[in-house]
Amino acid sequence: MSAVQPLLELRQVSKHFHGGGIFKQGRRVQATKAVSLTLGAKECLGLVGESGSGKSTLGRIILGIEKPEAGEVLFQGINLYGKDKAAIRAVRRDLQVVFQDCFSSVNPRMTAGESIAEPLKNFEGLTYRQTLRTVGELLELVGLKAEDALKFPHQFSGGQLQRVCIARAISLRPKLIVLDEAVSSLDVLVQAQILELLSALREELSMSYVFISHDLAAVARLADRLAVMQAGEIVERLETMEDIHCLTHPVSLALLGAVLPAEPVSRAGGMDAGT
Ligand SMILES: Nc1ncnc2c1ncn2[C@@H]1O[C@H](COP(=O)(O)OP(=O)(O)OP(=O)(O)O)[C@@H](O)[C@H]1O
Repeated sequence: MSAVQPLLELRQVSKHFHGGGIFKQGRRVQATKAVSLTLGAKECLGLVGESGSGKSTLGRIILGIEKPEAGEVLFQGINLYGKDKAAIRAVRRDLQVVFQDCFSSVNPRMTAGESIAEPLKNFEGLTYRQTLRTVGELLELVGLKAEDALKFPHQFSGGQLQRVCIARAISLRPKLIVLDEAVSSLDVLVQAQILELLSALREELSMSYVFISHDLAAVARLADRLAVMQAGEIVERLETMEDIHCLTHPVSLALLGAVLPAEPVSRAGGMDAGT
């Protein structure tokens, strides 16, 4: 019997940039260097590392929007940078993203309902009435009210607007969401609530996450597995977050040092929609 195909597989993915600015002219930055990883269905991989270690570049590569110069990215067995454009378009809807800055992720002139309806319009071809009902259901799923569809971004708090962005990301019932520092700009309490929401949604919708963060404590609340990056490379991995105290690489220890020794990271946390 053949082995189960992973949802996502990166094979030896490399990407470099040429630095800009008058002092950096021509400087080559290796943003990711021969990165290989796999992610199964319903798994959450935490991707941590210092600033500039290549996390977001890897996230964009996974999303199919930053072509690597070497290596392959297979999503549901389809090479996201291959020649089969029809197959790539077919799997694209299963691949979504939530960014850190929810205010710049949405059009300030569009209501929450219009923002959430965009992917539905592009991929689903629903009637106006069906779209309205689906948007209301999605808002309720993320802990908001159906009537919030009529509000504009400036009428939400940061936590509420991040819920709107999550509603948009799950609107097509994707198989994988890249969460790029998705809770980093929120205060600690709201962060815990959004992490709890993401955890519940993952269960309910059977999704996988790549959770990019510099905050190991946040990652430990959501992730099943961990990859630690430094200078474009994965320098340490954990197959289970239970082993978080077994990390040995200096970068991992520095990130762990920001969490400990106060107390071990707990997965507990309340879920409250009033953010
Ligand atoms: N478009 C670009 N042009 C030039 N250099 C880039 C570009 N994007 C990223 N880099 C460089 O690649 C390296 C990795 O950047 P990346 O944003 O992936 O790191 P990161 O770990 O996500 O950092 P942060 O946590 O600060 O967002 C950095 O040195 C960055 O300056």
